[in-house]
Amino acid sequence: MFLVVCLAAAVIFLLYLRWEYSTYVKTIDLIPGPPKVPVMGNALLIPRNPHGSLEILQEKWPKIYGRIYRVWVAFQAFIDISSPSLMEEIMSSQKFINKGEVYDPLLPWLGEGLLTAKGNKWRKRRRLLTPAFHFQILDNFFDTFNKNADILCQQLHRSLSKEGELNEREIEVFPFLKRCTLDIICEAAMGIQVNAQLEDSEYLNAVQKFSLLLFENFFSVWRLVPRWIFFLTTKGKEYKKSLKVIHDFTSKVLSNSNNFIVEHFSMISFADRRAFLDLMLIAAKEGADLTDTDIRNEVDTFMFEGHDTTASAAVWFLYCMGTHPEHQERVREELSHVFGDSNRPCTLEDTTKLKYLECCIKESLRLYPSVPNIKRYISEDIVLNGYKVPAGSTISMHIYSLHRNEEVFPDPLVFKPERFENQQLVGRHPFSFVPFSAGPRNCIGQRFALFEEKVIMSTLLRRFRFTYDTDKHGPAKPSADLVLKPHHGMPMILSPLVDNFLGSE
Ligand code: HEM
Repeated sequence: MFLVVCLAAAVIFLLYLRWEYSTYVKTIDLIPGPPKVPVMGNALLIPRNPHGSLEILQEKWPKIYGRIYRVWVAFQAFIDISSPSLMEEIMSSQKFINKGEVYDPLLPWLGEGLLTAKGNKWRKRRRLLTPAFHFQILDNFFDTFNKNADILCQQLHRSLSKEGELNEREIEVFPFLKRCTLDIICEAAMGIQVNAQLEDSEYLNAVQKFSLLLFENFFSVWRLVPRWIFFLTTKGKEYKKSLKVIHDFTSKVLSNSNNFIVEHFSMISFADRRAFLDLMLIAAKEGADLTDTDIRNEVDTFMFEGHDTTASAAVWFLYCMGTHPEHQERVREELSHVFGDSNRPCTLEDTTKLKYLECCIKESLRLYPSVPNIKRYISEDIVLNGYKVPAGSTISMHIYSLHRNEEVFPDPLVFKPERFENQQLVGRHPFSFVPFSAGPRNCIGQRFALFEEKVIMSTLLRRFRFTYDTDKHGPAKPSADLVLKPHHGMPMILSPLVDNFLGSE
């Protein structure tokens, strides 16, 4: 027995040496990067918490090793990049559109929806869904944006009122924003009201827990251990429980939508608004190659991508406003110019006039991009900055680090919305600001998200002043699991500016 164990150990060791001295590993190790240890590579240097890992991967290491460096997470090689020209090379490529096995941990949740789909499956699905996000169609979603922004104001107002009196008060705003953006995506994209703002939503807590577990697993030893062993642990059980809550919620959304589409199918004309789920269900009925599982995967994908990212953008925008009262007042002046002192809904036409608000939204997305990192699988050898990147490796694009690159944005840590005024854009590399990614695999919901942010923020800032107490809480720390979140929440002091919170006039 002892001999068998020794023999097995010797074989494993020889295989390991063969791998370690392979051309693949040697080629990657020509790229600068932190010193590695056998088997775990650099994984042990990366903190398990999503704030610490962001600091090391996107702040510290780019400073030490440059805008292209390599990281080994066990046997997996990542080439981390954060300069505009390197981003352009990968993002605009038609060849490197797949995300590879690093996105596999998302599969039990999102299946092969648009975010994770590969090759031709992705191309076909993207073609099918693109019309749902057409500029003219987005106009129809403004009612939903406004209605939910009003409910958000009413909910915040309720939290400020005590015994009939309205007072300024510190509130943890992030959960309010998440509930609002979840209601918006479910209603606008799926045609379903889930009333997350009015009733407690287990789904949101489950998404939060699940995202964190995915992140923790990514850099941990669990990558090397069979999944069934992980499922025996407490964390593994939490993983399964959260996933069930998420999928049960999707099932509820889907069963409501199916009833809707069965009842109303004959009434939907081509001139009508097409929520994205309508498009899929109709395409399925008309014989497109779409199974029930495909539809479920897209619902999961859009529910996640459509609420967590926009809530993150909203919370960081409010943080920037709350720490820069002078910019907040300038936005309010612009709002007063467009709306007077009315609480009326914000229209598509209004959004085109809210130029300073847009600059502030973009500047907050620069400093706090909702999706701080994305990845692409390298299917054939390429050369980046003179380094050969062999097929089989993964490019890790650090959007957060790119946006804080002082060669592109002088005083990168300072909130300066003027950076996005037209005259300042001249000469700036088009891939230096990419919160929605860019190229063929960019964010399909980009315009939807920007309109949504403008409506929510123009409604909130007309009714409340937001202040973040830095002396009390210190600067908010960003933390990156799947999206960029405030590490310790976002407590903000809200001061009511109007008496009428009952809705738009
Ligand atoms: C501020 C809000 C948002 C930001 C910053 C954002 C950012 C991004 C980024 C960076 C990607 C590329 C991901 C990757 O390559 O791995 C992406 C993809 C995607 N986003 Fe967004 N997103 C936002 C809002 C939305 C909304 C509202 C929706 C849905 C209505 C949405 C749906 C999607 C989908 C389906 C993909 C996958 C697209 C594909 O692979 O073809 N996103 N988003």
